[in-house]
Amino acid sequence: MATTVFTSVETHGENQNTKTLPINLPLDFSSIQSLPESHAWPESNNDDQIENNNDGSSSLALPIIDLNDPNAMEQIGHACEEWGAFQLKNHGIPKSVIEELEMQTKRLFDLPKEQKMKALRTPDYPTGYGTFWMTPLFQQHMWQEGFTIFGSSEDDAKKIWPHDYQSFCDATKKFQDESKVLVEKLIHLSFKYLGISEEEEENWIGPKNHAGAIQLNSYPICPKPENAMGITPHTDTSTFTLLHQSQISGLQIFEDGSGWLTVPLVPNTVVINTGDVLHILSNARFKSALHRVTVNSIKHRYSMVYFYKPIMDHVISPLVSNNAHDDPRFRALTYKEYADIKGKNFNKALSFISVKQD
Ligand SMILES: O=C(O)CCC(=O)C(=O)O
Ligand SMILES: [Fe+2]
Repeated sequence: MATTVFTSVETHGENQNTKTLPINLPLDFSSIQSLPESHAWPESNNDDQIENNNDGSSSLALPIIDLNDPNAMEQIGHACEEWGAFQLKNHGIPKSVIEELEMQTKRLFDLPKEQKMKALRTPDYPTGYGTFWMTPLFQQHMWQEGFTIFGSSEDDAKKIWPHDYQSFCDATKKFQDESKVLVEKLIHLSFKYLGISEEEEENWIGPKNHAGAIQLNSYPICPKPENAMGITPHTDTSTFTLLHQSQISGLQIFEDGSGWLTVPLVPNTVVINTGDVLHILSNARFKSALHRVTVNSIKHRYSMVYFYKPIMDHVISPLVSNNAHDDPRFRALTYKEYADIKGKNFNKALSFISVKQD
């Protein structure tokens, strides 16, 4: 279903007619000098921010967990319960793999718009270049452009670089392979923490049960960041999400009762967050982290994200009950059904599948 948003846009671009900006089409950010109306959000991004101390530290901070720590399992479990997120060091993904993907991500987004458009995502063709998947649910556009990969990136990369696509494909494949190994370790530790048997764990890992996707994001320098939105608040639909942010921070996680916490750039760590699937499997014991992205007027920001999620016909339902009186809080459904509910109802999706507690 191709939707077109008609907005009156103030632009200083020479060739850009953003009056009819299709919903899947990012702006040509290189030609924009002021924030177009189509990208101006009424609410300020400065609401409920957790302020840093004078030395830049914050009284609240996302846990930094060392995967080699003998207590890593408990720390991961606690972080998933309290935040639905943590930063992980000694994660095992070689630095060179992250650096190579970072280089290829910049190479991609720094191309002229016409070239990126050759791999434009459409409703019938869900991989390649385009806006954030939830853009159709909002009046305004986000200050973001993305590139989505399911499995191999070869078909899309060939459209952009007919003769020079291999290095991009190698970088996305290596990141995908390494991320998968790490996330499967995290599933093992978090299932053990939740008391889920190894037999059951077998149903949630491996190529027969799980699929991976990569999302590359670019947030160009913004002329009026306080009125723009990198990515609007959301939870991920995944089991676990792994993220590397490059150049400058911008990811924020919501802590109930406190507000939005900026996730700092900590060298040699990756950000891990739990998604809706693990929230459901854990019977709401693990949070699905509500997060958003702010933009800035100083540096172009990039992020590289890996989503680990069940295959479409996998049935998801709570695997644990937190105590003898705690009935399942969600009904059983296939991952495809849930993804469809999420696509239509966005942040209310979990409440659509909630089972009323007495
Ligand atoms: O860019 C980021 O830091 C977050 C991106 C994100 O939330 C997503 O791709 O789902
Ligand atoms: Fe996300």
